[in-house]
Amino acid sequence: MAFMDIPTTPQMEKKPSSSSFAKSKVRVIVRVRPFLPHEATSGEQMPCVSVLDQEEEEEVAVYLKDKETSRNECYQLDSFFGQEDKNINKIFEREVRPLIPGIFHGCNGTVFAYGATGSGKTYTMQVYNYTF
Ligand SMILES: Nc1ncnc2c1ncn2[C@@H]1O[C@H](COP(=O)(O)OP(=O)(O)OP(=O)(O)O)[C@@H](O)[C@H]1O
Repeated sequence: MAFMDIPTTPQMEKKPSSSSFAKSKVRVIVRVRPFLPHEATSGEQMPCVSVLDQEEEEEVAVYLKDKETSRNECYQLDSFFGQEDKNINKIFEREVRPLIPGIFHGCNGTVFAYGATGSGKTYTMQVYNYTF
C-alpha cells in the first residue's frame, strides 16, 4: 500500500487499467492535505486534484490539473481522501488496520508515504489515534 500526499505540486504514478488493478496486492491511496494558514492567505485556493468518478466507495478516478506545470492527467486510485476529510483516523481504519491480522499469520505488509516535501506524509503517518 502506498500513501501519496499531495501539496500544490503533486507527483503521482499512473495506474494500470481498472480490471488488472482490482487484482493488485498494492493499494494506492491519495490524500490531499488542507491548505495551511500561510497558503490560505497567499492567493488562489483551488485544489489541483479533483475526483472524477468513484465506484462502490472504493476505486476512484482523479483529475490532476496543475497550472504551474501544465500537468493535465487522470489517474485511477484505490482510494482518495480529499482536503475536506478532517478525520484522519479514517485512513488508518480503512487502509492500515485490515493489514494487521495478516502480519500475525506470516503475511508481509508495508505502508509508506510518498510525496513532495511539506505535503503531509509525516502528519498522515503519525497522527493516528491508535486504539487496539
Ligand atoms: N491534515 C492536515 N491538517 C493540518 N495540517 C497538516 C495536515 N497534513 C499536514 N499538515 C501540516 O503540513 C505541514 C507539512 O506536513 P509534514 O511535515 O507532515 O510534511 P512531509 O510530507 O512529512 O514533509 P517532509 O517531506 O519535508 O518531511 C506540517 O506543518 C503539518 O502539521
